Amino acid sequence: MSAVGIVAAAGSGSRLGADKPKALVELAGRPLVSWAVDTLLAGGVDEVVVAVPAAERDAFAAVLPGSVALVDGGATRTASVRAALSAAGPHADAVLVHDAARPLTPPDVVARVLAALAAGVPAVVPVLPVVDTTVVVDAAGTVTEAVPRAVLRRVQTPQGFDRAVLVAAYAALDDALVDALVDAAALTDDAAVVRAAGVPVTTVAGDERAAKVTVPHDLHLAALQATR
Ligand SMILES: Nc1ccn([C@@H]2O[C@H](COP(=O)(O)OP(=O)(O)OP(=O)(O)O)[C@@H](O)[C@H]2O)c(=O)n1
Ligand SMILES: C[C@](O)(CO)[C@H](O)COP(=O)(O)O
Repeated sequence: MSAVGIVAAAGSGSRLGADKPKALVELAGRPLVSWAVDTLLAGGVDEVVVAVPAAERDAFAAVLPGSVALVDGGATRTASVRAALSAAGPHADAVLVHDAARPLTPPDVVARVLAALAAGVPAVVPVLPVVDTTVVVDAAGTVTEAVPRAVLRRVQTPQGFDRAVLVAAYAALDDALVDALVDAAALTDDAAVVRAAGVPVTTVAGDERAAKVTVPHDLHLAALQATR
């Protein structure tokens, strides 16, 4: 089975607040995007396409190997992945979509996602259990109910898909958005895109080390892990 990796790296990182796009922020001497690309390749992906902020293409090209293809990302993560998917070669059997913002994802997670796809599932995501009590609040912040956490999972990346399934789901998404059938804001990941097309999404074990770098504290924690 051949697999192409897509790295979503076109975000600004407003919550991190760095002086450059988040994917170019360094962790132990290397930009986050470089860690993400290396993880995909080490886990068994054959080639990688990275969605980057259009204005920063040269800066990304300077830190990534020439074998990595770059495309201009969009205004949302979904738009960035859609752009990269269009640029990904049509020969691959599978597509893995990964966040540049998850630099320390162990290659084992990539391998687990690939193994599930090789076994025949159309879509698979790495997940972790929810360990805190989890509640719903109203507009005033008052707790209205507690959610049974045993059935909840935190979803990570890379998320894996049969290539034809993901391409068809993104095409259907375009149609649904034109017809206003889908709330684009609810599509926080690629699994949501295929689920909107009626595709079942299975799960494999994620890893705490695959945590997303979102706020400055996350980067401090990642720096401690990276140098251990
Ligand atoms: N238009 C966008 C927005 C996000 N992403 C990517 O999606 C991943 C997850 O998004 P997030 O962590 O929210 O990154 P940002 O959007 O950059 O962060 P923020 O919301 O704080 O600005 C990141 O690797 C980010 O680069 C992307 O490719 N294109
Ligand atoms: C794709 C993702 O990382 C899965 O957990 C997450 O949905 C990204 O959310 P963000 O708000 O774009 O950081």
